Amino acid sequence: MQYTDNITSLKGIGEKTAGLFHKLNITTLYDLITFFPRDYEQFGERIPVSQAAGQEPVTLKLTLTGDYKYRKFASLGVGTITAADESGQLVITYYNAPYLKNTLKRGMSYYAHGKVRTEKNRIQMDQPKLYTEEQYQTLMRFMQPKYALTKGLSAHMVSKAVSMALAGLSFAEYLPEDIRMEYQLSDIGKAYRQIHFPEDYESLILARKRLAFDELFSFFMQLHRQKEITKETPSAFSLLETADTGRLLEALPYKLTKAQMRTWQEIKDDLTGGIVMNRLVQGDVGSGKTILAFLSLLLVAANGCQGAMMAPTEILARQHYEELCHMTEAYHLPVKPVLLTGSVSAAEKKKRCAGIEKGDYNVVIGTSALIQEKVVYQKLVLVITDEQHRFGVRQREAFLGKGEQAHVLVMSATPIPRTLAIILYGDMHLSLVDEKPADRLPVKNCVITRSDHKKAVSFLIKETQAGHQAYVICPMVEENEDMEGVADVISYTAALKKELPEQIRVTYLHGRMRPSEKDRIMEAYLNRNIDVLVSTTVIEVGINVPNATVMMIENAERFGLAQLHQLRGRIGRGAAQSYCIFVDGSGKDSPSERLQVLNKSNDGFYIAEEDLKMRGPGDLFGIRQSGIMNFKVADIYQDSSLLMQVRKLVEDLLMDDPDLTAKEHESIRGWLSLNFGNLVDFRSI
Ligand SMILES: Nc1ncnc2c1ncn2[C@@H]1O[C@H](COP(=O)(O)OP(=O)(O)OP(=O)(O)O)[C@@H](O)[C@H]1O
Repeated sequence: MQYTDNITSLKGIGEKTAGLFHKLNITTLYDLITFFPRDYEQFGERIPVSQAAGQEPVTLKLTLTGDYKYRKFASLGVGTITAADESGQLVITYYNAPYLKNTLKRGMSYYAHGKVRTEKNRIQMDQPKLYTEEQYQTLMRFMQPKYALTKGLSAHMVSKAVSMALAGLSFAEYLPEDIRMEYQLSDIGKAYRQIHFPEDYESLILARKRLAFDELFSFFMQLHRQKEITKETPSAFSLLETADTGRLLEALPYKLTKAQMRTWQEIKDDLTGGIVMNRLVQGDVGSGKTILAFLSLLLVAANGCQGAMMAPTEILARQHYEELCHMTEAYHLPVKPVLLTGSVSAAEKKKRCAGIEKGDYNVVIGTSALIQEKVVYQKLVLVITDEQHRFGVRQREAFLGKGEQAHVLVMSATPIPRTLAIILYGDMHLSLVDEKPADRLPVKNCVITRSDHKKAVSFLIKETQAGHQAYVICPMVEENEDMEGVADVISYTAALKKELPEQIRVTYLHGRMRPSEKDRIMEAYLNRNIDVLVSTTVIEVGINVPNATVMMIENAERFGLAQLHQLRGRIGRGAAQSYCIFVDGSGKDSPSERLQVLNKSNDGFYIAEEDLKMRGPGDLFGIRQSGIMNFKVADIYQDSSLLMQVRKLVEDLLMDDPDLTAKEHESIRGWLSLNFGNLVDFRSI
């Protein structure tokens, strides 16, 4: 039997059953044995009926004391039979199972497994599974796997198929003995057997560790190979540094921070170095990444080529576009920018696309409209994605495909914990903008409960009357009966208007508004025609209004810490002191511990680490939805130290033997070729 054999080679799996397995993406025996259980069931010792009622499933040893009675109520058939042990009796119920009349007979004994409840003083057991003594003894010896099934495919069918595959395959160990010893890894065949049918908890842990190791090992091997490829790809465009970028830097009303200067130098070296750039610029909120993107676009434009920048929201794209237009005009830059977003009319879009194709524009800024098939670039040399992880995998691939080996610059304001950064951006060079402009004062924070609402509003009035602006964030757009106690933008605005003096101008903003309406409001806020903006998290990413100095976040307990930090990043962007008020709306007397993390720190990296610890990686930054965490067993939080160890091991191995040609590494090479197809394609992350 081979890993690559079709599952139909197993006895009892015909075309029809194979079709059901296909629904779970299982075609080969390898797919089958890597279809890991989602949980396990431990069958324990049996207990007496008198102690059985409760939430957990239990096992009872019962003798049937009556006959099976079957009655129909409309379309529901209900079958009951009485049973007892030495401590008491109960009634067993099955639904729509008339045929059990022939099997369940008075006097028979079974081990019954299921949940027991008490109803009107009667003890009831619904649809228990029945086993003979011998069957139950076998079950008790192993933890039983639970699989994520599909209709028509039972747990028993999957377990049986897995057992057959495990028995038929010969698992050749590919890891050299010294590595297995060093990392205390069990044998590969044993690991597969024990992950499906563990003898006990310890064996399961060991199996899991071995399989997580294998997954991470393949991942880093592939990552390393990709890094090598990226490192060596020569760029088809030779760009030269022109005087324009220096001129812009001279003309700006501020001097770049040291971190900005260092990053700009790194980008410049990449762009003019003859090799395709693949760089991630990571900087905390408000650290000044946009100007670095503009300098890069300017360099490309000054070389007669095109650059494009994709932002995750319409508002943000427009903001970047307007800022670039402003700079182009003010400093006479050789830039011809164009905006391409979903809300541009079809006729106008056609016109702009024609201009892009002809080369009338050399900088294109937009949302995902930039990568629609119709857009053809004349000479796209640089692609910049802002807040990359918000884009879907396919979108990013399409964007890259628009240019021929274009330089890639990714800007991220999300401070990503180290382990996660390695997974997400392991193949990229990293620039850290780890310094904020010198004129910034750290945001002052406080966490309050709703009982302090009046005080918070007085503060809002004081700040707005001093000429500053404020944001109030609510989790919901409009009132919802099912979400009592959760603030919504629409009712909150109405209530706030009543609380504030008339001259303070309050407006709301949310994601369900028309794009043109959202733009109009943002524009008005930017131009100081609105004092308080009540909004959902649509303003979370990138919006830059330096005059806004207060943010009040209602129901802060409902947001993740990293997201709250992003929201708070909308203030503290100018020279004035800013304040963030987190309102814990959970109704508890004192605010939650979790929010104190934000109270204590303004450091995005620290907050992201804390968030990761509290929530696990899958919930962070919507990564689960975007399909980035494709590991089946490994968990980058739980296995973070293993992850670091494996990364080091792979680096050392490849340093000594880059092509894995040494005799002792032959088996690793063979195994990797089997696995690469199943791994995360990190180029597309
Ligand atoms: N070196 C600097 N000195 C002073 N102000 C600066 C400096 N660099 C950028 N700025 C200004 O700081 C503000 C924030 O910059 P920018 O919008 O680029 O932040 P960002 O890093 O993109 O943050 P976010 O990810 O939160 O959007 C802008 O108004 C920008 O003009």
